[in-house]
Amino acid sequence: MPLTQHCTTLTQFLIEERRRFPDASGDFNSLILNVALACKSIARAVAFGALGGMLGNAAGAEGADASVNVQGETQKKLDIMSNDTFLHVTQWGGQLAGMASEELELPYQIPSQYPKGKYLLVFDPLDGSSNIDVNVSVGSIFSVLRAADGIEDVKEEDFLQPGSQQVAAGYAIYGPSTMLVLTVGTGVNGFTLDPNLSEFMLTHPDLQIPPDTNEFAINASNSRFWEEPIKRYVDECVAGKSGARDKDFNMRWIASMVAEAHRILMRGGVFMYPRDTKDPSKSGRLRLLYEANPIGFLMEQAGGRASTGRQSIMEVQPTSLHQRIGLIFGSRNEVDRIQAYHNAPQTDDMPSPLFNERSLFRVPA
Ligand SMILES: O=P(O)(O)OC[C@H]1O[C@](O)(COP(=O)(O)O)[C@@H](O)[C@@H]1O
Ligand SMILES: [Mg+2]
Ligand SMILES: [Mg+2]
Repeated sequence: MPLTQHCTTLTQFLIEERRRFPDASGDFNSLILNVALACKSIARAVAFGALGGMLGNAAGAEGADASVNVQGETQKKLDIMSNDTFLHVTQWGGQLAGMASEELELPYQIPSQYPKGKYLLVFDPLDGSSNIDVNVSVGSIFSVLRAADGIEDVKEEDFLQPGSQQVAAGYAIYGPSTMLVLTVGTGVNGFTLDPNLSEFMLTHPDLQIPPDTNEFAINASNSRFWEEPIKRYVDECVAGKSGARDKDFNMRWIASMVAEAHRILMRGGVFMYPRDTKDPSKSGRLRLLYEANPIGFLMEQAGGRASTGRQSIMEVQPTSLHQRIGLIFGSRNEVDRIQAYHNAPQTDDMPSPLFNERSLFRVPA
């Protein structure tokens, strides 16, 4: 797109937003531009695919086949490279008091040669990374929090703020095109990377999620572990026109949450990775601070909703850095319905057509 036509770059967008706050220092804008630079760099590495020599698992310590992170998950080479990119591109600028990442067990301290700032950056450097080797869209998710005044070394407690206190949140998606989707608390705006200029251009201003949908996304292989309200909701979607909902639904599952969130921001839908009984030691699959909260903030700012099933994600008081949580988000009326099912009185004999003899997910005798 020639720049003779009217177009807004991410830099221009941030500067115009900042004019609303005449006393602002500019630190926030510098931070977001550094995050955007990190995302551009990761986008290039992802785009080179096998040619870049970055596919596959990261080598483990001596004797181990693959490197494993604090969550016990195998790290891809690109997980580690993306994490290092976020750290190195953002740590020097004097805007941050510290960082936390999916790939780091402990909070990251800003090296002593750099000035410290008033924000905390929390991120999932590469979401959906199990999909990298099969060339499916992946992305980076980030959340910006305020640091308490005068922090020296950051501690876990500094990051344990409810999602409602986020200053900004967003993600970059590395798909057929690279996009950065951002909220600073005044709606949601989408920017597409112009590969010629290497600039993010505002292409999707003021994104709004339709309140109703006929698309749902869930990993149905976990259906035997679901709680009753989720079984009921999915049963009703699968029953379609012949059931209580009186309309047909379509199901999607990319297994890359950032890609599902993007689809929902573009055209509506509902995503569920609910708490289930698969592993009683885990209270969900996805992580609160760097997956659920930033996506929740984006959803709510676009007129959608994000819930644990029982309460709004943004209200949850975090208890640990890598805390997992049940996550349901998307079109407002569907999320409200799922939350109402959770909060309705439960009975043991609730019908569950999903597990009936003639059901789609029939359990063999
Ligand atoms: O393996 P499953 O059950 O399909 O889970 C997929 C989910 O795991 C994730 O890949 C977790 O994120 P990471 O890749 O950052 O660990 C989500 O993006 C996705 O929704
Ligand atoms: Mg993730
Ligand atoms: Mg990740």
